Amino acid sequence: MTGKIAVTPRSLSGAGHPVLSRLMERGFEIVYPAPGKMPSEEDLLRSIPGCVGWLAGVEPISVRVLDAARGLRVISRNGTGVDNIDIPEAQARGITVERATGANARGVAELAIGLLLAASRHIPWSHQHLSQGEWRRRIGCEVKGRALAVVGCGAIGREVIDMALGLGMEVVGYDPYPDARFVRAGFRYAGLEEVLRDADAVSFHCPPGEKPILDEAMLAKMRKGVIVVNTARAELIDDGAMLAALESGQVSTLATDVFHNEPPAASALLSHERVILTPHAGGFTEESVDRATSVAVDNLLKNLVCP
Ligand SMILES: NC(=O)C1=CN([C@@H]2O[C@H](COP(=O)(O)OP(=O)(O)OC[C@H]3O[C@@H](n4cnc5c(N)ncnc54)[C@H](O)[C@@H]3O)[C@@H](O)[C@H]2O)C=CC1
Ligand SMILES: O=C(O)C(=O)COP(=O)(O)O
Repeated sequence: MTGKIAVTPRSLSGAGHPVLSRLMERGFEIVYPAPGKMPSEEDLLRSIPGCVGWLAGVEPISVRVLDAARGLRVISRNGTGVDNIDIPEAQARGITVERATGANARGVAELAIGLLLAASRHIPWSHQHLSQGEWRRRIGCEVKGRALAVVGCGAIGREVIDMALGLGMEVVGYDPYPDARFVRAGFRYAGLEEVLRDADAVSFHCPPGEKPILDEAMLAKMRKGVIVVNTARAELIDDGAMLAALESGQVSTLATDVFHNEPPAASALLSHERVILTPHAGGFTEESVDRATSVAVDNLLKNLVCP
């Protein structure tokens, strides 16, 4: 089979990627619905009909788009989160959804640890003041010996656990499907409340559910001054409750890579001096993009080309 394949991830729709040539060698034509940016629903409604494959990013994929996607056989994410896709609705239309499991795990985990250290040593705050000629110091804390809660112990969570153990942290993880084969000295699984209640820092690595995990009630149960790192999804945290917790000092720093809308609108939370921001860059390393794109192309070909 040949035909058109849409490519929409922000990391690929600007300059493409050498691995996409494998699709062209098989006779597929590549189309970019929204070069260099996240496509809107209108961009998708205009470009997806007529495509047999879709190498997709984190853009919302609405039922309207699925309805219009006549002839589409497979949506292949070049990452791991599929919360932007209504999988049962896709499957009901005969569309297979694939994900690049674990392909960007190292990139995201390194950013999460970077954010944890940036928060514990106030690196962005120090840089901001010093670059404006102000010599100010805010006392930090060492992570060695501190308790890290890892919520979601899949591909990314496990990389974070290993790095945090290497830093001498005590790591406790929560996962609704704990893996008995994942055994590490200094790591144990526990229930969600216990994990969060006893943490000096928490790092999220799970898909979002129906409700935020960090809401007012949960934040109130946590240690005062906890550091929160979110490289997973914005929906895991109640923004209003988080702002109040930052104001009261219940949370010392929120470091987040993810937003409800990307790019996000200005808000009191995002401009708070104890909030550290990165632009959904967890998986945006040369290595993670290479691996994730390669797996996503494999997953397209697996579904579109007979062996
Ligand atoms: N910032 C970024 O650039 C990136 C962010 N992500 C986010 O990170 C998340 C994790 O990615 P991976 O580790 O690759 O996925 P994964 O599928 O390997 O692991 C996810 C883990 O979360 C667990 N889980 C499911 N519901 C949970 C809950 N309510 N509480 C705690 N754990 C729960 C699962 O059992 C699984 O072990 C993705 O869902 C995505 O939202 C993923 C890649 C890049
Ligand atoms: O893999 C994921 O779930 C991600 O969040 C990666 O996002 P990106 O493809 O780097 O925009």
